[in-house]
Amino acid sequence: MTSATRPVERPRPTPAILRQGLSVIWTGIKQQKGVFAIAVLGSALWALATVGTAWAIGHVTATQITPAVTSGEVTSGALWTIFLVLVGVLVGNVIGVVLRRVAATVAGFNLQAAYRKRVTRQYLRLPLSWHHSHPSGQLLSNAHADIEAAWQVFNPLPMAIGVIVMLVIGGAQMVSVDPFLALIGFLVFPGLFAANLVFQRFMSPRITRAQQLRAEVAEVAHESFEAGMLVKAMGREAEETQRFRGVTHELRDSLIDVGRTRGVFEPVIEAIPVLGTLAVLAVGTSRVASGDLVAADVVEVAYLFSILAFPVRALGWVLAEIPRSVVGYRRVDSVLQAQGSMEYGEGQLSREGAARARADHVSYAYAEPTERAVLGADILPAEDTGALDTAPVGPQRAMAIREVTLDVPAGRTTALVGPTGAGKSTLANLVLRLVDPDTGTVCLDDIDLRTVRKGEIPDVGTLVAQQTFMFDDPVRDNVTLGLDLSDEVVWDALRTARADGFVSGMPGALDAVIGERGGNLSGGQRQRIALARAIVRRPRLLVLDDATSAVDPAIEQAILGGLRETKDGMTVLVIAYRMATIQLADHIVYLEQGSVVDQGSHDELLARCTGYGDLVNAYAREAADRAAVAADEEVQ
Ligand SMILES: Nc1ncnc2c1ncn2[C@@H]1O[C@H](COP(=O)(O)OP(=O)(O)OP(=O)(O)O)[C@@H](O)[C@H]1O
Repeated sequence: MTSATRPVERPRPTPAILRQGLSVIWTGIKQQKGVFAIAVLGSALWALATVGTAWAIGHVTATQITPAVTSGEVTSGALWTIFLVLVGVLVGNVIGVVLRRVAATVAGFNLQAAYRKRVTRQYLRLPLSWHHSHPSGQLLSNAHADIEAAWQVFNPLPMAIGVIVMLVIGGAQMVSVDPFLALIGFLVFPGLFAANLVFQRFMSPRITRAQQLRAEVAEVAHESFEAGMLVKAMGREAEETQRFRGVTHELRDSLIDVGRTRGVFEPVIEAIPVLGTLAVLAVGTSRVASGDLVAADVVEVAYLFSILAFPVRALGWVLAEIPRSVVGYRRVDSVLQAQGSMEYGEGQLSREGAARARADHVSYAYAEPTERAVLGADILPAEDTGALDTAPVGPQRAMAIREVTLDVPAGRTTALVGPTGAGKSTLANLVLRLVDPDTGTVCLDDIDLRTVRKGEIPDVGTLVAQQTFMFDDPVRDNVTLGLDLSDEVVWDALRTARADGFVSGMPGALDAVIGERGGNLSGGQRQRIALARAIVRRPRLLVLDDATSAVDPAIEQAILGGLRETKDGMTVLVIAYRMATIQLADHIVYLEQGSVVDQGSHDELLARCTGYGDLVNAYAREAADRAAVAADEEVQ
């Protein structure tokens, strides 16, 4: 059971991380200048309106309310003044909040979308060899959680900037009202900020843990659904339920821990400004009594305390987000900076007739999964890195193909035969330039594949693998994959793949939706649709990597026979595991441990190659056993 979704780690804030975090933020700001400027403008307006509210309350208290209380009369003019002043600051506040929130959200999501596009484009650009060393769970995490983590900081950022404006103006306002009351503010607000930092320090690992467990619950659930058949067939329901229960309970405990920590800290944090307000009232009352201040001054400062208390926490949110943002950004950036794109030339391949493929002294080794070493681990405290995936980085590379020289003649069927792990699939990938050889050359029509233009090879050669992907779309779309082809052409391909019979029997025929991953079809039917998908492109070279394993042998024979007769001519390179398939081939290449041991016709190899003889005899015995079992079942 894998750990596909790795959560984003959250190291502790240090000056170095803070510096890197500010650099990430600056990178984001540069890319969203306009929107971010609107967010900051909105935030500044909100800040001004918020501290303006305190001023307005102080002002109307001094000029309208106190005289009204003293005289015992309220004029309509006074009421209108109070109303207009308060509505004025309120409208400013609302406009500021709307601008700040909307623009901050737009900037954050714009960045996420832009980076998702860049990462996805990069995934498509990077060669298969890069993908071999990067597990799909990591790619998913890069494209989703890491990008989200990198730019989440843009949510509280504009507010935090507004808070700075607010604190400066609020501080000046307090000093102008009364330095003694201001002194209380200068003690309370840094205290509030520090308490918030401590709170974030306690909360961060707990929230990270909860995030991680959420991902694990989702992953276990996903695996259980995916492996539903296996779980039932193996009678593992109880163990699977237990596994799910275990991780669910862990998540529950972790969330309770988050709630408990929040429950302890929040009342304390909320009490700090209340205590500050009490201190303001206590000091203020004595100063009003001594005649140094009027009541309106005390009301103004007390109100300032109440309105500044909550926004000050935004600074803490930004600081708390920064480490996560740094780690997320580094991981995303490592994908964007990844080297290893394929070089292309200007060469063109003919679109006519069957293609000839050649490999000349080709060797290929798979890269070790080096990239699994944690990206961003260098910025994590030593004790935090233990929990992360730190697969060793090894210089050894597993040789899959060694010095292979091979000729796949045009218009013929060539079979690649060999025991498991002999390198057949790797060789097939090399022939279609899904990977580049480390040494040697691979040619189509005597043109080195490295020198041809991008997009040429898929137009000429097509691979059909054993595991095929089907979209939850109609048959037609699964065959054309977006090409503008007539139904007649689609039916032709289905006929060659011997899929026309069952497709015409489906409700809607070409319009029949085949379900998620082709769930409405049998394995053999899925393989035949995949074959039709390849055939409809009229490839000059068709590579079948165990592509008919789930197809009945008689139908397989008919398909391969049909392919030989295609009118435009087609070269077929087939990785064969069945005696019948092997016998259909004009030429057979026998591989062992990445090397070509022998090649020739079936009879020639049978006569002189012991390994080949043993293998095909084993295939023949297996076929005979299967036929005997089938015959038995028929008799019963
Ligand atoms: N993505 C990969 N990363 C690392 N090593 C790999 C990878 N794919 C294949 N290999 C290794 O390369 C060697 C050749 O594998 P390949 O899949 O080409 O063999 P094969 O002959 O097609 O095997 P099979 O008949 O079982 O499909 C094997 O030793 C295999 O373990």
